[in-house]
Amino acid sequence: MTTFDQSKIRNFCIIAHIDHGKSTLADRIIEMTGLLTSREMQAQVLDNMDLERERGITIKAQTVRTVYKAEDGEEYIFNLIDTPGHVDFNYEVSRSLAACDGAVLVVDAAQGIEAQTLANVYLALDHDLDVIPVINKIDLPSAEPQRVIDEIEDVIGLEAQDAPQISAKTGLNVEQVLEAIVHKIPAPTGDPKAPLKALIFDSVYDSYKGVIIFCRIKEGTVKKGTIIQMMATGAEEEVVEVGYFGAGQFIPCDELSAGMVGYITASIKNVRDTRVGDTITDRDNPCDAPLPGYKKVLPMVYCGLYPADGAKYPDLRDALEKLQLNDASLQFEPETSIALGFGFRCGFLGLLHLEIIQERLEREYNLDLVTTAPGVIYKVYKTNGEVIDLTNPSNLPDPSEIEHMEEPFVSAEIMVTTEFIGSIMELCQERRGVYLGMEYMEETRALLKYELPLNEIIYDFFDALKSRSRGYASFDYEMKGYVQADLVKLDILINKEEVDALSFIVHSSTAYERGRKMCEKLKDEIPRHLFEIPIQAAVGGKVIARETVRAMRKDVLAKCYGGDISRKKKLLEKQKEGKKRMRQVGNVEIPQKAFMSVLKLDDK
Ligand SMILES: Nc1nc2c(ncn2[C@@H]2O[C@H](COP(=O)(O)OP(=O)(O)OP(=O)(O)O)[C@@H](O)[C@H]2O)c(=O)[nH]1
Repeated sequence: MTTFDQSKIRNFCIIAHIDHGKSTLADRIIEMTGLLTSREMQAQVLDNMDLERERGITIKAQTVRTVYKAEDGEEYIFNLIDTPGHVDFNYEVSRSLAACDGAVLVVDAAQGIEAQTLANVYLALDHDLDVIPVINKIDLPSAEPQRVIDEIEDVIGLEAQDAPQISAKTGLNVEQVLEAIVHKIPAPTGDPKAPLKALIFDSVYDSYKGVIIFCRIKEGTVKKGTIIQMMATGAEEEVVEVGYFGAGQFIPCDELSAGMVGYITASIKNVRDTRVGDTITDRDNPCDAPLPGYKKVLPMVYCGLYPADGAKYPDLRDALEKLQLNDASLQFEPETSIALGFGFRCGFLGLLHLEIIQERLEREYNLDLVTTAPGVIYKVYKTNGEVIDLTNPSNLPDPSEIEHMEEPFVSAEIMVTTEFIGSIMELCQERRGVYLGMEYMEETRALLKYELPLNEIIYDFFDALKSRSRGYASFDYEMKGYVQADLVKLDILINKEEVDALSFIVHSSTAYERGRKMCEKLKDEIPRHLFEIPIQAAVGGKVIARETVRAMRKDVLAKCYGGDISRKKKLLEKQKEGKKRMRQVGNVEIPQKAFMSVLKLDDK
């Protein structure tokens, strides 16, 4: 029932710069195609679907199968594979692309090519995908489809004169995209009788089914009862169910064979066993070599996460463990801070990943968190030959033990309209960027190439870029490697006491500037106390900046003339609430948000 003619399968993804209409086009494609082939309509699949519905499984799958009845009268199976849209998840993007045979490139007719358009196209071409350009948003009055078509040809070198000109929003000309998918994206190949070789491009944890693996079968066939083996992690398990995902439902089928995209469940308990990029094979009839490109993704950014209320520490640990079930790239280990108490040092793929996790902890698990400044991983070469991966500034060895240090660098491409080139170059300069070159895309736009320290872009680079180009710049980067740098630890002392959670690593050339700004920020954040509070920034014990919070008597009852006791009580209650959001360091109370103030130091 379920083996399909390979020539009728199309595995593809949609790539685009953010906001160019990727999701809207995907929705339109799903709307305009059907869920089942006419053959399947008569099968029992529908019963299974109802079962799924009853169990209420609602996982947003990364791939959707639909059926398109083409103009040639044939039915084609479309597997639309979702690709994450952010550099933090670049590796996942590359694995999703490796599962496709072609890509639909959406370009906004009013905006033209942007930094991520290029980055995505190059990734797709690296994977030998056929790329179909599509011009979207032609309904907009500012649309200039012909200009964008010429730009695609000039800049990317893709034939685009007959690119569909569509409005994903209204549905105009979207059927041309469907026909282009049929005619321009090649059908998959692979031998269904060969030993199993399947690429994992995503996996999610479901409390009922266990881990659900999304994969592309490159060779062979997998079905219920097959003992599968993950070639990199070594995990083995018997397949419980195979199927595909359509219209919000998991639809089981008999088998998945070469060329198909679908899911496998096998009572696996943890996504760490089913790493994206790994190859699945049949334990009893294994393939000779895994698919190329597997890589264990490692966190790039670390920060401390602390419960605002110390008693919630076990809850935070439970929540992190639950999130980790579904997110193999999230790492955490317990740490203690003198200022913040018990918490965790957590590793993330990037700042967006950090924000997502932080938001989920706060919303889904109802936790109030204090986050310390995120930092990158430095390599510390010690005089005794040891090399440390430093994820927490507090663990920096004594300077006398350090031979030298290295910091991670990225190569970045920034697309900007010519009028803002000056201010963007200035920004990159301030962030210790190394200028590599510039290409003019057309008269009005240029692509700037820089190498930048990761540490300088993880905080607020993107915001700074947007504000200095009035929103006209776009940006993309990839990791390049480690470079030796003159780095120092900047300590913050409040009322002469070092606050460990505020320490961070900076380049020595920016230490003074950063220290000064930190002190200024903290001065605004820390309320007046009954005594004067010096705020100092120091490097290696030497104070390099100072501010003072002047003394004041804070009498919350001062406003209450007369004796309204209930009002007085209310004010005292309020003060108590406020105190909860404070951290006691020595005899100074520091508001929690002060710990985040290190993040927003760009004041232009
Ligand atoms: N006028 C017009 N607006 C569109 C069209 N297609 C998408 N949009 C709008 O553009 C915005 C971005 O569309 P999305 O589909 O969310 O873009 P995306 O590329 O998926 O963006 P991310 O999910 O953020 O990566 C939305 O407000 C859409 O309604 C179109 O054809 N015409």
